[in-house]
Amino acid sequence: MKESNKFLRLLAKDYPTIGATTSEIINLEAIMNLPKATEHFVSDIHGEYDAFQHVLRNGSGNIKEKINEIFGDRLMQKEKNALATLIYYPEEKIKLILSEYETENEKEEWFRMTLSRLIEVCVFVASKYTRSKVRKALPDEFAYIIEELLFKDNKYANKDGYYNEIIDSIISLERGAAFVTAMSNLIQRLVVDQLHVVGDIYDRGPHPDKIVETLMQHHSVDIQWGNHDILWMGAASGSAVCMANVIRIQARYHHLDILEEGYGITLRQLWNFADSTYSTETNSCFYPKIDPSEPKPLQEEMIQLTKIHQAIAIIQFKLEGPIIRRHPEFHMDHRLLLNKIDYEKGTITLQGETYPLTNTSFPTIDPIDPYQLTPEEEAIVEKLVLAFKNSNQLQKHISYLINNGSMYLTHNHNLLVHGCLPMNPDGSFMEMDIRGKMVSGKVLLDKFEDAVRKGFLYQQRENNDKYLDLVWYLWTGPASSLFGKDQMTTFERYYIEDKATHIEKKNVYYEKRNEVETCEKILAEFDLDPSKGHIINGHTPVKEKRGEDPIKAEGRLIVIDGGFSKAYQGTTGLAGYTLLYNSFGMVLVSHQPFTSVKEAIEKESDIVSTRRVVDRELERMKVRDTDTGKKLQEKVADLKALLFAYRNGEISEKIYRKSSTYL
Ligand SMILES: O=P(O)(O)OC[C@H]1O[C@](O)(COP(=O)(O)O)[C@@H](O)[C@@H]1O
Ligand SMILES: [Mn+2]
Repeated sequence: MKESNKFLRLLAKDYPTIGATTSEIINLEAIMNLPKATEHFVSDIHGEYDAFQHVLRNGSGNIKEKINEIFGDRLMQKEKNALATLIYYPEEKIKLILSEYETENEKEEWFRMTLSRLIEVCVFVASKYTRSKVRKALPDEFAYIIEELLFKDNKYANKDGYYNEIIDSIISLERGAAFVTAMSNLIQRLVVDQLHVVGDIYDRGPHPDKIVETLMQHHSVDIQWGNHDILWMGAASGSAVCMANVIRIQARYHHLDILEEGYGITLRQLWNFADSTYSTETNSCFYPKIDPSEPKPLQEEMIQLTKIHQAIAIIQFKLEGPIIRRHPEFHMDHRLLLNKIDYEKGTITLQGETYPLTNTSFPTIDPIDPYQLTPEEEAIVEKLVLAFKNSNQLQKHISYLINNGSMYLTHNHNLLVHGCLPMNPDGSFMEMDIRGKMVSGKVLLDKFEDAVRKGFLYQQRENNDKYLDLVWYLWTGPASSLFGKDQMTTFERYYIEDKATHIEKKNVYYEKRNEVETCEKILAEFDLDPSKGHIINGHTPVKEKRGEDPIKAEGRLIVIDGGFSKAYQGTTGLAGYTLLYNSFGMVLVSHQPFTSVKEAIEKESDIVSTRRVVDRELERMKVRDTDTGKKLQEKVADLKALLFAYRNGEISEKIYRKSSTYL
């Protein structure tokens, strides 16, 4: 049998008749003619769960925009704000509103009015999708009712009465609040079809674990790993050096509770060791960074935090040594610093220059062999590595990142990558030796991804280091697409006052990405159409305050790291960018700092500030023009081939007639 016939016969199982085949073709053609669904891009969330939730709930201002479009002058701005807040935070807002009414009548009236407004919004946002897609999104309890309400037609004269009756019975059965909540969640769900997280969910902020939980509940997410995510992925895979970095950053930002409470990893031994090993004098460089809006820790707690921070930083520096030494191809010898310290004088010599150290207490370092862990440090590291590997919750979250994430993503003509494509000054892609082979560009990123996946998958194997070393490299190495700087000057930032030593020089990519030519070259490297595609980056906070533009190379590249991270809002002057890509084009949204959920609900304040059009489509984009459209077109071509085979008798239809004999 011919190969193509074999394939068509298989397809014929699903479409056994000419009728079934043609109706599927018509169905697919109809889907391809729908407007392209909305994509939502966010990045560098850095544990800021509340701000992230808000942006997610309001669809980066998309819900407000729909409300404005639908109600125009029919509602006052105040009413529109109230409706928007209700959709973002239905449960909390309903309680607040109902507490203001005194009689049951007033409450019922509010439910009736609100439900009719919600239905209007829902009908509008659902109109972009097929019925079957909307049906799949419906909450079980109210699926039938919502479907009736959404797809009401005016065929029957008494339909209005019928709908009012549905609404009345929902209210009289005291399911009003549940129904308003379900409708609000459905609107949130329909307003954004696909969420892209362009990296750095973890570190600095208080609740990365809750962000991952939220993403896990989301209907459709992809993640492009960031350097901070990679650190946690390495730690969960059993990399001691990644783990030491993770703990150090949690100590630095006073969020060790994420490990101890969120992930059930006990740090008791490390606390005890730090307490008995390090003194409290001249330790200011290890003071934790405390978010000023959080309560300040007590003096005693500050001392403990400072000591554990120092203890784990030293362990990290020690663990880096052997990896750098066993990988000359990493070209990271300049990061071997512990052997450049004069432990008697308390100085360090870097590139011929000698600097005093701000802290000269190194009780665990043997100057002859400074990278050697003490037996106590070694025992602690070993136990902690096991604790990370055995934390169910952490393994669950990291598996999710592995399964739903990648080093980069090409989607609907765009390339999404957290950091950069490492380049040489002449514009060629930087090469790196991966197990004896020089690779660059897309192939390099594919190799990196392979190492991350294998490192996680083979965490029980003995010699997993060959993968895990590369995972650590992704955090801090010069040719890492997630980092893209010549060095990470962590040691210098703690120990040397002279700021010149803190400089981390960015890869030339970060200049070249301003040029159209570079962006087109990169898009072509990833088999994308350079005339249509965009590159979306996170990672480098855009200092809009200082006049930096997040839209580069005439709109070919957009950087969306505006600083969800509170620690960086001082530099960016903003609280983050998000990007929306709908059938009309791309819109960049900048957000003002988010204060609190309470304020958002009570004052109905939104953090969206400005929306800038990056690209406007000349013609409204349809599903046909997307990656899904491409697949659907292929399927239509196959179905047409099947139809042809039915018609010319190559394959016969399977028509099941009902038996005419009575038993
Ligand atoms: O702000 P901190 O905690 O001092 O961290 C600074 C370090 O973070 C990095 O910027 C990496 O983190 P980002 O990916 O968020 O930029 C390093 O380059 C730098 O050394
Ligand atoms: Mn980053």
